Amino acid sequence: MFKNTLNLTSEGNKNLTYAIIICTLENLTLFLPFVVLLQMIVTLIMPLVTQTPLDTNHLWMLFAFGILSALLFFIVYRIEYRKTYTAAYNESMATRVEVAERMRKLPLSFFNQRNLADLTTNLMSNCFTIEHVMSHVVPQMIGYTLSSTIACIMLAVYDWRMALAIFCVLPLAAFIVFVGKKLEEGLSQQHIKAKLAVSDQVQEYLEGIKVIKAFGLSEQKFRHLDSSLKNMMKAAIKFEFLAGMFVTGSTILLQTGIGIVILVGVTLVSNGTLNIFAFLTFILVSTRIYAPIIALMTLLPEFFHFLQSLKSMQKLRRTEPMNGRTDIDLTNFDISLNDVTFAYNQVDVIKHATITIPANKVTAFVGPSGSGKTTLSRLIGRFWDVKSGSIIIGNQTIRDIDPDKLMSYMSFVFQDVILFNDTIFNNIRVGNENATAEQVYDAARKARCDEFIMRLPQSYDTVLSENGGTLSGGERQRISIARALLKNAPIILLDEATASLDPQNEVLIQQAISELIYNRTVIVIAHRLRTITNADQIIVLDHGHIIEQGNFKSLMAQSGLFYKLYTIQQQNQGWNIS
Ligand SMILES: Nc1ncnc2c1ncn2[C@@H]1O[C@H](COP(=O)(O)OP(=O)(O)OP(=O)(O)O)[C@@H](O)[C@H]1O
Repeated sequence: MFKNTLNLTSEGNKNLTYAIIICTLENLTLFLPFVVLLQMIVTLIMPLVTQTPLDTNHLWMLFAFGILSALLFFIVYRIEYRKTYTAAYNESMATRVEVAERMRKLPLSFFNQRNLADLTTNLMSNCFTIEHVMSHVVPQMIGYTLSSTIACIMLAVYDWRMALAIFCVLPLAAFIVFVGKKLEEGLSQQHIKAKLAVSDQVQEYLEGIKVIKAFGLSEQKFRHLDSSLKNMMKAAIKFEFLAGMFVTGSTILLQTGIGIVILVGVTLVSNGTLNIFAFLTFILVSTRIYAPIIALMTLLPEFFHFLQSLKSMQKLRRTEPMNGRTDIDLTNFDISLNDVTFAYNQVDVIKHATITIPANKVTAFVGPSGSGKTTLSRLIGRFWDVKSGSIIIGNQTIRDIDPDKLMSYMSFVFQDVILFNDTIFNNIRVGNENATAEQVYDAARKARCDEFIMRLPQSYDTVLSENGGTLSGGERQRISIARALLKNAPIILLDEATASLDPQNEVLIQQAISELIYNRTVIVIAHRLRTITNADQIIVLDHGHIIEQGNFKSLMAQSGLFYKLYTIQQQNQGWNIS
């Protein structure tokens, strides 16, 4: 029933339905003590009116029934508690896993359009809202509605005039809440946006803390954060105030219902069409019957807010993941790009690129900063799909291959090496989760990591701080090469470090790379052109166009852009501050 509306799993839908039934039962059992109390009053008063002896047996039976109903309430309450919480936590866990899994399959273009704070909010905060609403709001809301409706029908059967007196204020109270909903929607959106802005600022502040300190921006950045926090506070207060106003208004209105019941009751008793016990019953019931309705009204704004969070989750769910076949096995690793054009946010950055990258050879991408080298290499890894043209490996267009499957044929050695808060051993094993310890040590030795790892306090068992903050740039890159060695993929994409490394580190990295690229299809994004003089093929890019290609000798002979870039780098080599 709720599967599509609330975007639930089948299990979540089943659990929620069960939780609602139990919640309704729990609310109905709450009426039992009133029935018992009323019966007791009647049993005690009747002998005085009719001058008959007190029926003590009946009184004891009612007493026992009272205890039984309290016990029943306790049991139902416990089941409801367990069911709703199990349903909520299981569901939010399933949602988190589903969202994370979906994000993994999304094209990187999606992450270009959405910032990290937005995604974190979806994964954590919105899932938390779902968890909370599923456990504290939805079952109770529906349970209250059902139990109140059942009570209303029973009362109407008993005496429709008195039932009408109890419920006549209800439509007006509901109207007030629904008018509030319209106004709250806008404020709820504002509140969500303000929360996102704060997450964004906090993230930026923490990630950029080094730069912020280095450039003395602490005060300025803190002011931004402070103002986002104030905005969030204002948005929250506005939303709560408005929601509170409407809920309080409708609650006050509902409470006037008791007055109407007394007024109508007194009139009916005095004209002899209602007996005094029925009148007493309605007064007692009316003190109880408004409680779930008021609780329902109080929960409604939270539910409306939840619907906004749900919308944001649905946006994420509607984004098409990257698909492809998993049964394609590549055996030939010649790569060809045929008239490839690619755009970030509608701006073409690769324009009609046609090249062949032969298997087991080294191909270098060179060109000025921003010419499209990184983008072109990542298109080969299907980080994004091309706008037009095609990329073919062997004889398969990569658009047909499942991204994970495609990735299993490739190793990327990026400049920005991501290290996890785990041991060095496990950080290297990221390359191949099934590698044996010996294979990990061997890859580390070949990648020239062994020597610096042995100097660490617990060698391979040393736990790296968040993102390996204590390791140098050269050491990080060598770990990344060790990962790639362990993965043993036939295609290697290598993004050469732009930052200058000290000569010793540079030699070590060159040695490690030589181990890695032997007998592979290699694409290297080269920044220091002297490192690729031996490449089998050099592709020169400029503003997204491929403008030259050949080997080092032929390109130098052309005296074009490559010649110019190489000469400038040679001239500027060895600069120092004296
Ligand atoms: N995620 C992105 N969203 C939008 N534009 C991007 C994105 N990444 C890169 N660009 C733009 O695409 C163009 C090509 O960038 P790319 O990083 O591929 O160049 P590059 O040659 O590798 O540069 P560099 O040598 O400085 O690393 C640039 O104009 C860049 O600003």
